[in-house]
Amino acid sequence: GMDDLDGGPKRGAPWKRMSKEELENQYSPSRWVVRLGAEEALRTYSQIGNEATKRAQATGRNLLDVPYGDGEGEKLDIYFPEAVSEALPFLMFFHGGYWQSGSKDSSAFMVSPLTAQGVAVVIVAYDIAPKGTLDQMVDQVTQSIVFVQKQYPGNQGIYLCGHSAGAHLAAMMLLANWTEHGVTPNLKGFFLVSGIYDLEPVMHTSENASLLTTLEVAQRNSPQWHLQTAPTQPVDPACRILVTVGQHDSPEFHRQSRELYQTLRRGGWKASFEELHDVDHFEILWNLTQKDYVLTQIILKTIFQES
Ligand SMILES: N[C@@H](CC(=O)c1ccccc1NC=O)C(=O)O
Repeated sequence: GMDDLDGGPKRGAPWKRMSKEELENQYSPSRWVVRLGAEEALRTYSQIGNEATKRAQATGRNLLDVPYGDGEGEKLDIYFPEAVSEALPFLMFFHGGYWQSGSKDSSAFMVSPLTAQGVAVVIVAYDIAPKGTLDQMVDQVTQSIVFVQKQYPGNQGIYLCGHSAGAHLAAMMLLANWTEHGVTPNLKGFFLVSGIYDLEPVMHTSENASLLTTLEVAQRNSPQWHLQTAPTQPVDPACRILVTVGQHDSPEFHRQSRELYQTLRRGGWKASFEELHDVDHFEILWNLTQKDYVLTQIILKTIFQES
C-alpha cells in the first residue's frame, strides 16, 4: 500500500547523492510554487499573513504581546473566541521562515476560522537567527507551551501547529521532557505542516549553514534523528499527530514528512499523513484563512473529535 510501514525510510538517504545545487533547490520552497513566481509567492504569503493578523486584532477579543519569558522576543498573542470560558481548546501556532524570518505579527492566518468555532489561538514569537540559535528557539517554544498550560490550567487541550521551520519546532516538542518544567501540558494534537524534521541535509544549504554549524547541532535538533535513534512514547496515547505536506512541495519535503510519519507510527504514536491536493508550500498555510479549506476542516474535526 501507500504506507510503507514495514520498510521504513530507505537505507542511504537520497539527499546524500544530490549535488549541492540540487540540494539547494530541494530546500528552497519558493522555487516549487506553480501559480506564481518565487518572489511573488513570498510577497503574497506575507501580505495574506499581515492582513489576516490586522483583521484578527481589529475584530475579536485578544491579548497581545503577552510575555512568556524574560527575553525581549519571548512574547505571544492570544486570540479568543467570542464565548468567554477558561475551558477552551488552545491551538498554538509556530511560524516558518527557515528559523530566520517571519514573526507572530504576520502569522495569524488561522485565527478567524478557528476562533469562530470556539478555539483560542496563540501565535508565538521566538528569537529567529541570528539573534537566536536552534537550541534557544526550541527552548523558547517549550517555555511558551508551559506558560499557556500554567495560565490556562482548565484548557480543553493544547494543540500545536507549525509550518515549515515552525513545524520542526513543534515536532521537537514530541521529545520534550516536561518534568523539568513543573507542569505537563495537556497536549492533545500536533498539526505539522510542510515541515523539516531531519536537519542534516539542511546543513549543506547556503541559507542555513550559519544555524547548523556541526552535525551534533543538526542531530540534537532533529526530531527524525531522535525518534529513530531512541523512540519516545506519547505522554497521552490519545494524542493525535497530523503530518501534512503540499502536493507541490519538493520531493525532499515529501520525503521528510513521510519518514517522520512512518517513524511515529512505528513508535506507537497516533499519527496520520495527508498530502494536500494542488497546493504549494505557501498556499497550504495561507488557505488556513478560509473556513472551508480542507486543512482547516481537518484541524477543527480533530479538535472536536469528530474523526
Ligand atoms: N527562502 C525561502 C523562504 C522559506 O523557505 C519560507 C518562507 C516563509 C515561510 C516559510 C518558509 N519556509 C520554511 O520555513 C524560500 O524562498 O524558499
